[in-house]
Amino acid sequence: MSEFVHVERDDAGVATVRLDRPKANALSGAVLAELAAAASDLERDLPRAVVVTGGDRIFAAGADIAEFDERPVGWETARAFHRALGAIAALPRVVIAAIEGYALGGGLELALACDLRVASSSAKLGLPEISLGLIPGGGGTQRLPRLVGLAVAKRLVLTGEPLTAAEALGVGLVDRVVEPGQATEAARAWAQRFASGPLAALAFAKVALAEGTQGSLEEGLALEQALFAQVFTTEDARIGVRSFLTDGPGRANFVGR
Ligand SMILES: CCCCCCCCCCCCC[C@H](O)CC(=O)SCCNC(=O)CCNC(=O)[C@H](O)C(C)(C)COP(=O)(O)OP(=O)(O)OC[C@H]1O[C@@H](n2cnc3c(N)ncnc32)[C@H](O)[C@@H]1OP(=O)(O)O
Repeated sequence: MSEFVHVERDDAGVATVRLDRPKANALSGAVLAELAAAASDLERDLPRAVVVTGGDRIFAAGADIAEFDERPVGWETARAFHRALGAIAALPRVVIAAIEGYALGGGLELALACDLRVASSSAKLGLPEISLGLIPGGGGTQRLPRLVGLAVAKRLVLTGEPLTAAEALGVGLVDRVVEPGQATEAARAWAQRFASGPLAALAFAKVALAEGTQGSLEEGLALEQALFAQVFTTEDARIGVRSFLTDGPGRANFVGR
């Protein structure tokens, strides 16, 4: 029974993972363990899309600093955090973070492990670890520069200063900005569109984008070619092509087959 991480599934096949640990959704060892269990549950019983959300005022304030005080973070704990976030990032489904309020440190690193981010206009996103005499330890120095570029990532990591939602939108850290209190609803609505989409093609696209950009251009193009050939063999491709030829663009029904 999870105390801090709750997973709800709706009729459209969207699973919502909600962090709920007073007072700041600080990511304690217990939260990490429940986050990892939730990721395993999603891997075992794949939804059609995923939303990750936090509190109304704080999405997640990062790792639990009080736990840091109790004992320095060991290599194994840091690896556990990486494994949990890596499992979320590797899900063959679109994962959308819904951010209200602060997404700081490990909280932003959790949002960076998602594919897309919806933030309320009052949200603040940053990596303040440097102010603690630390550096980001949950992938922030790796996923952030790959998303927004080295210059912006350097500024966030070295200054520890957060971006507003509007600034985050401007640099590509956030994909949509909505009114305060609307982030989860907007993320769910967006997720439902992906849930009714071509799940195989979406999964192949995630692999091409994540793995194809790790090596040389030639290696990435070779991976894309292999995945392009594979996606052609899927039922989704047959439905999508047939639908265009008979009904025109954007009419394919990938769910009700
Ligand atoms: C998944 C992790 C598992 C954990 C196990 C070990 C770690 C895993 C291995 C490596 C992972 C590294 C992850 C990451 O790279 C490292 C970090 O995240 S370091 C933490 C970075 N975050 C911060 O520095 C933010 C700190 N908080 C704030 O700046 C502010 O609280 C706020 C979020 C801007 C909100 O401000 P306010 O609205 O004014 O609210 P308060 O400040 O009064 O906070 C309310 C209440 O919550 C407590 N609190 C807030 N943040 C944390 C926190 N990160 N850890 C612990 N407690 C926190 C705060 O003390 C208040 O408590 P109260 O005083 O009311 O008792």
